[in-house]
Amino acid sequence: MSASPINTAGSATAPRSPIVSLQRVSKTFANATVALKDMTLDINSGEFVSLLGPSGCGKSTALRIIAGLSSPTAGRLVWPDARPGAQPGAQDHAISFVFQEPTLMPWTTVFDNVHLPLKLKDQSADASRKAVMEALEMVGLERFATSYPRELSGGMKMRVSIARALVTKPRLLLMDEPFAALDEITRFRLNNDLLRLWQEFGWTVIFVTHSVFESVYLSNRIVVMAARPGRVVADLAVDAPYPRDETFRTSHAYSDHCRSASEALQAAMAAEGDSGH
Ligand SMILES: Nc1ncnc2c1ncn2[C@@H]1O[C@H](COP(=O)(O)OP(=O)(O)OP(=O)(O)O)[C@@H](O)[C@H]1O
Repeated sequence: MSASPINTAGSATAPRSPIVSLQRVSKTFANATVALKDMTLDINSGEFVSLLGPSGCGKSTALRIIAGLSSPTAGRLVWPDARPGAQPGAQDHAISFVFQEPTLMPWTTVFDNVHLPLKLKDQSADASRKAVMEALEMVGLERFATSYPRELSGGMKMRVSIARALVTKPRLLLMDEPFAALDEITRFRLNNDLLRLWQEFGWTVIFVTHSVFESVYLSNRIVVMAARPGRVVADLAVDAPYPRDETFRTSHAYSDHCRSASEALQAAMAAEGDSGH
């Protein structure tokens, strides 16, 4: 499927310039698996981009490379706004990562879990109290600061994980299938909360998902990837305006976008292995 121009009308903040550019990024693991081959992609400031693709197409690998958790074996990442001489990586670019599992510390409170990234920067609980409580308020959990993870539902644990990502006030939020393990009602609620926060705070979000429906609901841009080797095969605009709500979920525009994204995904699966290694 051919790429269509990206129309970001209706996004929380109009994209200005790339926050990060992947330039012919490849990743070959030691066992010779080509997880990514020549991935070229600009992520623009303020966008909500979904990486959509079948299992094994390199979505998590791409996210980990952007996060600085893994290095490309070829190609490069360019951060146009980085301070001259700054080390590329999470610190400089104010990146936060949300994983599929909430990965909370079970032995301590919600407050302490959210405080962790600030504690790692040597900020005491007292000095961080305002920031932690603000992050908990963002996700509607301010009344649960003294609760323990075992007292929370799966959706609430994921909210804590999101609060922990937000407490450092990131510019770029990387989310690797954050809602995949949740039931559909909880997932829809968290989808709405995430969109509300994105509109309010204007971060850039890169969101990995297997779900056509979730990618269309959330994103103003869907990057479709194929596997063996992992690569970008389509770049689709979802030009429906925000705020999006249940009316959008049941609209013709939504089903039209879902059909286009499904077709692109089918084409991606059919193309697997076409371009070899
Ligand atoms: N550390 C590693 N060593 C070797 N191969 C790896 C490693 N990590 C990932 N791979 C392989 O690289 C390819 C891409 O993996 P990746 O996890 O990025 O895909 P994905 O699209 O995120 O998949 P999923 O949707 O199943 O999470 C897969 O074939 C995977 O098995």
